[in-house]
Amino acid sequence: MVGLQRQNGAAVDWQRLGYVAGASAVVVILVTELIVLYIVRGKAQRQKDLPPGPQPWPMVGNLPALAGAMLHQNLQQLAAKFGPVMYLRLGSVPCVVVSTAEVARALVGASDEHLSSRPKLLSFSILSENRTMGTAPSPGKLWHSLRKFSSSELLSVNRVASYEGTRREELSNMMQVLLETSTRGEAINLKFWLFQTAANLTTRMLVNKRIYYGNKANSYQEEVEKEFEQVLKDRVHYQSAPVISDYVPWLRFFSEKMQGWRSKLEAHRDREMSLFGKILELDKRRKRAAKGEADASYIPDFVDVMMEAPVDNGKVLDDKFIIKQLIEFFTAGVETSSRALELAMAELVANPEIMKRAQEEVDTIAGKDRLVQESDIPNLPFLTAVMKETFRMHPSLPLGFPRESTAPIEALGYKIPARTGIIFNAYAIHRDPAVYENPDEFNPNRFLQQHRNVNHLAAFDSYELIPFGVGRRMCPGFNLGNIIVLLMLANLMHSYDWCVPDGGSVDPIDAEMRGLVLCPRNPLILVPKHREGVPAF
Ligand code: HEM
Repeated sequence: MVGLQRQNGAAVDWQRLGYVAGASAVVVILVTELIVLYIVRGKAQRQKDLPPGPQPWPMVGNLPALAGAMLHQNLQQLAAKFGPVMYLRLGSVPCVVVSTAEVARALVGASDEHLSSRPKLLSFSILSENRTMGTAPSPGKLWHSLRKFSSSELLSVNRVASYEGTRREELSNMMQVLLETSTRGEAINLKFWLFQTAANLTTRMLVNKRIYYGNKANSYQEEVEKEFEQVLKDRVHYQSAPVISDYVPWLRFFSEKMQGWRSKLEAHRDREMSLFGKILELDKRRKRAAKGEADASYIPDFVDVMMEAPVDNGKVLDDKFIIKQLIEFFTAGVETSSRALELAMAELVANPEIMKRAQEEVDTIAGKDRLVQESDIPNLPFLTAVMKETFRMHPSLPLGFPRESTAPIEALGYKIPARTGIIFNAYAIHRDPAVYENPDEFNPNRFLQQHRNVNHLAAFDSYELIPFGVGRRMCPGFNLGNIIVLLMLANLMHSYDWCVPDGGSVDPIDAEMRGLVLCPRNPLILVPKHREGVPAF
């Protein structure tokens, strides 16, 4: 064997050692050269009409400043130094970070159509073909028709209202599961119950199926339950995978092959396609539709309608794409709403006087002999303010969903080039001291007084509260998401008192980004105590 000798009984691979020494020398020379470049040429390279920002390092740009789970806070701190419109370089990709409502309003007002594209990330192309509603680069024909179709068939105010009975049934079902825990006097990891309930509310609407059956699940259902949870958790991770070649394209071979991102993403795609293939049962639906009148008792659901809709340039969508679009809806709806609820509950437990006031309001409106219904929500201004305050302090997607400009934009005295990443830092926007007094304090009252007109459901209006994003790419599921969180929160308040086991306390401020989603760092473990006289389901 070439270059292999024995020394004191140990094998020495001289050829390998030679490679290592050579590679180390190259790295040292490269790093030295880069530091020199950084010092000598750094500021000189900067275009004058770009927004201000920290000096980028060669090759990696400002990526090192953004590493870690507190990315939203790192960007907020950088913005405090460089201003509300800040220019960064992520590898070789230029990026503008927006950190105040005023700047967001000016940019969207000046150029919404040029800010409404998504970048072509490796994860988007493998998991979603860069074609689903959330990942389509520019709002083209398919995007428009998918958005129109899902709004009219699923997400419009009227459609969402038409599923009220389904949500009531599903919520009551999951409240029974909660009662079993509370009767045993046990503490509960609230995250799981919230995730499972949000999942059932969503899947019942989309595919007329529940995923979680509590103690009644058979072994097949248990398997689906576990897989559903894991697949959605992994989807959040993989969708925002830190693939270095998305930012430094010439490192494609290294990140896709050597780090294995391509094969990891493909493996995840195959896993989620297999699970959702089983859940959606498109072939079975097709056979049922072919039988026509014979199965008159069957009521078509959203997926049946989607399979027949000519949304792809006059043609129906292919099966694989339908599954991918549905996976996007499930992830977008379930992860965001359950995490927002977890943080709302954490804030309420940490602020017992606010919890008490919310309970009093709910008692006054719903009485003590029925569950809270959706028709009660307009009469629950304090609870609505609690939810707005949670969205303000803990937006589920603190940095929104990736955006990219499609044309040069001139605004606020700067020139932002085409193909620049745009980050709306909702976390920083929501904690701007120039807008919100004591922004780090949980104070729902602000949305009943000074900020009572702020409407977080408006795409082109209330930029000071943007949990659902802004402009034409704003979340299309905002009605549904808003109803789900308010309905669940109202009933959790109404039917239970909540406390931390063993007299402990909750620190809701302790939240970090996992993928793009904001999550409490520690699981929220609470003891539910059923409130006397109030129905539990
Ligand atoms: C509390 C619940 C929810 C929150 C906080 C939330 C938040 C968001 C945010 C911040 C965006 C990015 C918008 C932008 O780029 O400006 C988004 C996009 C999206 N959301 Fe939601 N969402 C929620 C519920 C839902 C639901 C229930 C669905 C559907 C079932 C949904 C489907 C989508 C889709 C498809 C997109 C991509 C839209 C596009 O690119 O055109 N979301 N959501």
